[in-house]
Amino acid sequence: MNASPRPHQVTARTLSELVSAVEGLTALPDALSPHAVTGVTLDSRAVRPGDLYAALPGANVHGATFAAQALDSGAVAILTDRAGADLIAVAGASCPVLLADDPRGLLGAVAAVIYDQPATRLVMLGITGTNGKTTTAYLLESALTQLGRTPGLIGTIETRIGTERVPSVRTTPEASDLHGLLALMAERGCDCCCMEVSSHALALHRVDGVGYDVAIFTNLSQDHLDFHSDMAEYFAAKAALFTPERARQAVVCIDDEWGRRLAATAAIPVATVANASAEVDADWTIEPPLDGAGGEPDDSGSSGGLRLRHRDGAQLWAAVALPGAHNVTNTALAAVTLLQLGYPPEQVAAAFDVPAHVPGRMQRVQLEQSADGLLPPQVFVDFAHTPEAVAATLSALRDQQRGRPGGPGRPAQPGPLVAVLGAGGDRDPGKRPHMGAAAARVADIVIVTDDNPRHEDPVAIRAALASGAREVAERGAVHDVPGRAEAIALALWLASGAADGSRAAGTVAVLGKGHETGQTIGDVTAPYDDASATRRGWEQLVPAHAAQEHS
Ligand SMILES: CC(=O)N[C@H]1[C@@H](OP(=O)(O)OP(=O)(O)OC[C@H]2O[C@@H](n3ccc(=O)[nH]c3=O)[C@H](O)[C@@H]2O)O[C@H](CO)[C@@H](O)[C@@H]1O[C@H](C)C(=O)N[C@@H](C)C(=O)N[C@H](CCC(=O)O)C(=O)O
Ligand SMILES: Nc1ncnc2c1ncn2[C@@H]1O[C@H](COP(=O)(O)OP(=O)(O)OP(=O)(O)O)[C@@H](O)[C@H]1O
Ligand SMILES: N[C@H](CCC[C@H](N)C(=O)O)C(=O)O
Repeated sequence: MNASPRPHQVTARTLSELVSAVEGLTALPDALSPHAVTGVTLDSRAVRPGDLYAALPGANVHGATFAAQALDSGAVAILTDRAGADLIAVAGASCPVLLADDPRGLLGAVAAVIYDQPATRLVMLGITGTNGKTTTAYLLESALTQLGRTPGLIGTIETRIGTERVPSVRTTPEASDLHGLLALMAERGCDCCCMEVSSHALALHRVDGVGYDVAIFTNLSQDHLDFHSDMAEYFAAKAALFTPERARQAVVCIDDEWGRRLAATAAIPVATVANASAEVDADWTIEPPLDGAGGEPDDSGSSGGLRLRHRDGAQLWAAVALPGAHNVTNTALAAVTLLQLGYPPEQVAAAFDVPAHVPGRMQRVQLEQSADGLLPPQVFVDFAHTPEAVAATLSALRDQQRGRPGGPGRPAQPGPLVAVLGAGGDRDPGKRPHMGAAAARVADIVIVTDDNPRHEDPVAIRAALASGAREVAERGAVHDVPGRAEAIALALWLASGAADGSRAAGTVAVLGKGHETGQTIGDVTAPYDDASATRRGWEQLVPAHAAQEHS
């Protein structure tokens, strides 16, 4: 397992100090020994000497089951609930025990004390929403760097602490790891942190003990209804970030109804942002792109520029390096966040001149033209794994295709737009037919395939995607292809063009896995990534095509 990095300079805290600092924490008799803690974790496998081990009740097992392992690894005390204390007593383990009715609910406060309130040493930016968290975090990180700051970053792909990059296990780390990471960032000279805050994190107390300088809301649409009972509960989890206990001010996109509800009810100051097309009254309006600038990606992938207008008439122009109208919105949210932090508009605009790179989001995979005249399609790997994201990404690519015909060296009609689409197992099953339908509404050809099946039957997942796609009246072909590499190979073939002009090359969107470097089947994750599978698929297609031509 990946142990989260920790700070090196930690002041030891006695158990009495912890008990007096955190309300709701008590100590079992004789627990207030002179022992002092220098770290904290909720995973017995990550315990370091001097740690407090938080033995939490879970959906699968009680963490107190692993008390002996934690003590063997050097834990000096255990934080748990009454059931955990009983398990420890029955097992005959002897150690100081700190008790709480809901230990997960106190873990953030405890970790903040142990690591000396690290969030107060950084300007904290927290981004939540169904889609766009990662992208907005990277955009902010890049812009803050241009503004001379030293940002850390925490999110789905990785944690960045100075030059160190640690692959992520989850979007938002558990509270015990989070405070350690923030302390390490401060220790290494970071002065701010751009982080994604998932709804799981808010519901599971992962960001407790962190106060955000700005909380940012991108949008809300269907996802995670395996964890949240319905959209209202999902929204309520996100809305918890926009309270005085957690954030000083907010930047909220009000393109959707959830954003409008959030802006209307948040008890902190809110700056609202909306696209002009949403026809709502926002503090900052994203104006439609001028001819040839903004919204529609060009061949290089750039979206051109962003025009923001404040209700008082002030304007801001900024470059948008990432393709698609959704990335214009993400850039606008990042820009308004910087304005809210007090940066002058000219500096904010200039901060976006250097393009940010977000791995696995509209990532172009370059393929070579074959000697025998097979033209490669344009291929984009993207992390779209919700209906809205599938629609946003494919629409951006369709817009790009529409902009392509007739240009120098371009065919009058582009080839087909082919979507390769899977959905993860052990995740919201209700979103699958909607993802299939979203793809079929835009793409000419939909190929449903496997994502991370985890513990589910991949045949059933694909069937759910395909059923949604087939319900779309105006649609093209829908193929069901087991095996992601096989599905990509078929897509490449269907979207390839012929150099003699008899067939134009099209576009392939490989959706759902983005930056991921493995595929999880059951409990096993095997190395896999879409970009490599695409290159391999093309390399194999070219000789196969040549053999066919010459046979
Ligand atoms: C629903 C959920 O998020 N559950 C998390 C929760 O699980 P749990 O409380 O049921 O834990 P459990 O498996 O019963 O184990 C109980 C305790 O024993 C401990 N343990 C367990 C085994 C062991 O050997 N030693 C040990 O100490 C565990 O650390 C845990 O504290 O606590 C565990 C310990 O940290 C997490 O691994 C687990 O995340 C699961 C695996 C997960 O996949 N979560 C995903 C869905 C998630 O959080 N996703 C969001 C992304 C959302 C987005 O896309 O926007 C995220 O922020 O990543
Ligand atoms: N503002 C947006 N509106 C709609 N779709 C978006 C937006 N931003 C990104 N997307 C789509 O969502 C996908 C995921 O984007 P991103 O990784 O930035 O979101 P995320 O919220 O971090 O997702 P996750 O939490 O699941 O990792 C992108 O690949 C793109 O298809
Ligand atoms: N953070 C998201 C990522 C989904 C990515 C997709 N490839 C999958 O495995 O479902 C989740 O855990 O639901």
